[in-house]
Amino acid sequence: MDITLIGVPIMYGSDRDGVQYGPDKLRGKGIISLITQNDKRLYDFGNLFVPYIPPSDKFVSHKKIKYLDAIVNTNNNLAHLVYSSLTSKSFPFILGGDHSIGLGSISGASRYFNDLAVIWIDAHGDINTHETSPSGNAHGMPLAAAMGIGEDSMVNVYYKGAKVNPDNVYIVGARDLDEGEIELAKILNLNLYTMNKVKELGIENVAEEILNKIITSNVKGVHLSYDIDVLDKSIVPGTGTPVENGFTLEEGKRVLECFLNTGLIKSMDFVEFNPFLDENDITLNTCIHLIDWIFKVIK
Ligand SMILES: NC(=[NH2+])NCCC[C@H](N)C(=O)O
Ligand SMILES: [Mn+2]
Ligand SMILES: [Mn+2]
Repeated sequence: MDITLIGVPIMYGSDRDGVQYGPDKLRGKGIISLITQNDKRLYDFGNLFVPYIPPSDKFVSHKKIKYLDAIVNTNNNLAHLVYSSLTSKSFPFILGGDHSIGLGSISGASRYFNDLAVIWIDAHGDINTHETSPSGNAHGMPLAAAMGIGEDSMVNVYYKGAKVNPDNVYIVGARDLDEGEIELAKILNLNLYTMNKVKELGIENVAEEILNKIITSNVKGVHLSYDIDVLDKSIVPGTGTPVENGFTLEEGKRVLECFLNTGLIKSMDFVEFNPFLDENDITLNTCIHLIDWIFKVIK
């Protein structure tokens, strides 16, 4: 199996310094050899260029979305790398950076597959728009934009219009949703598996239900977006918006395995590790453990 590694050193979507150093911190801890040890051929595309915008200019491009232009441009570039990688039959593994990059990944994957499903594993829904966001942080908006909802330039990243049909979106592990997100999930009748629901049904059953729905739809490829804050705060203190009552490390691994061992996942994000917020390398070690696991179980 061929893997394309794409680092996206961006913090504009979270507005918290440090998350842009995630890719280099993980590279420094040896993820390249972890990936290749697991019998994969790796094409390391390095880190994507992210332009410097001074904090004083964060609201220059939009008054309710911080650093909008830089986020849109970076996602546009990311989308093309993801698309190019898929075209050459190589699995894009996208390392954040904050979760605003989920938009670029989905955009690239959806151009390749047309009918794409998205599994969004996260403590959050990331389905805010500039109108519902309590923070103005774009990492709370990428999934809405990918469904065609929100600010124009975000919705039209890479190519015009929606990238994924809401029926093909699956949110897993959410336990911190904003009011507007809850409302949108209802309106769209989204496949929302909150953490409560996952704990009630069991990870395996949730995965089976999702996979069945995907297999019986006309979806051609699945993008998996893994925000490390789905894990419990105690094992990922180094993330910008940690939430309690998350997955244990074992649960975080199981959910990855259930999806990655099916062969249906064709691209993946791994986001929101912020080395500046880490405590005694707890989060770094969690990430390293998970990345090793990802390339052991992926098919
Ligand atoms: N990818 C993330 N960590 N997103 C956190 C979003 C937090 C909050 N819902 C917001 O929109 O500001
Ligand atoms: Mn997220
Ligand atoms: Mn999150």
